Amino acid sequence: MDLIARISRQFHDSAQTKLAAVESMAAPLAGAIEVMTQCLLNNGKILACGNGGSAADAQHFAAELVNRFEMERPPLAAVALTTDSSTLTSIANDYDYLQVFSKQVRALGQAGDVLLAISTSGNSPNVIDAIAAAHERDMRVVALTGKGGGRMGELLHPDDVHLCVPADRTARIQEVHLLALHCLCDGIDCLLLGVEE
Ligand SMILES: O=C(CO)[C@@H](O)[C@H](O)[C@H](O)[C@H](O)COP(=O)(O)O
Ligand SMILES: [Zn+2]
Repeated sequence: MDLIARISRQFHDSAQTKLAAVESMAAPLAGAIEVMTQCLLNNGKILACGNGGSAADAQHFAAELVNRFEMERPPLAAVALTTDSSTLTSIANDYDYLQVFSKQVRALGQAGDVLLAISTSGNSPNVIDAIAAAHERDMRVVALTGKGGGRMGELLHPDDVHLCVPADRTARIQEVHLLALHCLCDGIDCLLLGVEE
């Protein structure tokens, strides 16, 4: 096994997947930045959810809004729905894992808030259930997906934003998701601080 060749292939695949995604993702990313910034300026908040690596992404994004990204600015309202083990385990234990995010959306979400729903397949049932709960609460959804968008792509409303990575391999999709999340952080900071370039 030539590990160096294998690693080199992964780096090249990752870079190519990112470059290939610019064309289809730049415009919806700009739309998502507008939606999220407007939500925050109207005193709304962003709730983020996902499973596995996407749970880590939800937390990563919320931390960058609440604390900071690259520029100095006031803290912004974002909550990852993946972090409270008591809430997660009690919902999964008493009801169903399906509801671990949707119950939190119903508890915390208000009209004008945004749900950031992350799933590489677009098919995670608990993320889909969270989208339904967000729509009930008159929240807009920003969906980060891949593999064609799955069920999530079909369930979005016209004023939601679909950020679908044009790739089929979970790891590569996650790598583009992280880049997309950093684009969201950067864009929100630029709009809030009036940065021109
Ligand atoms: O990070 C990885 C794979 O790279 C895994 O933990 C992965 O996130 C989990 O299998 C998730 O449950 C996959 O869910 P999803 O992306 O299809 O919604
Ligand atoms: Zn992973």
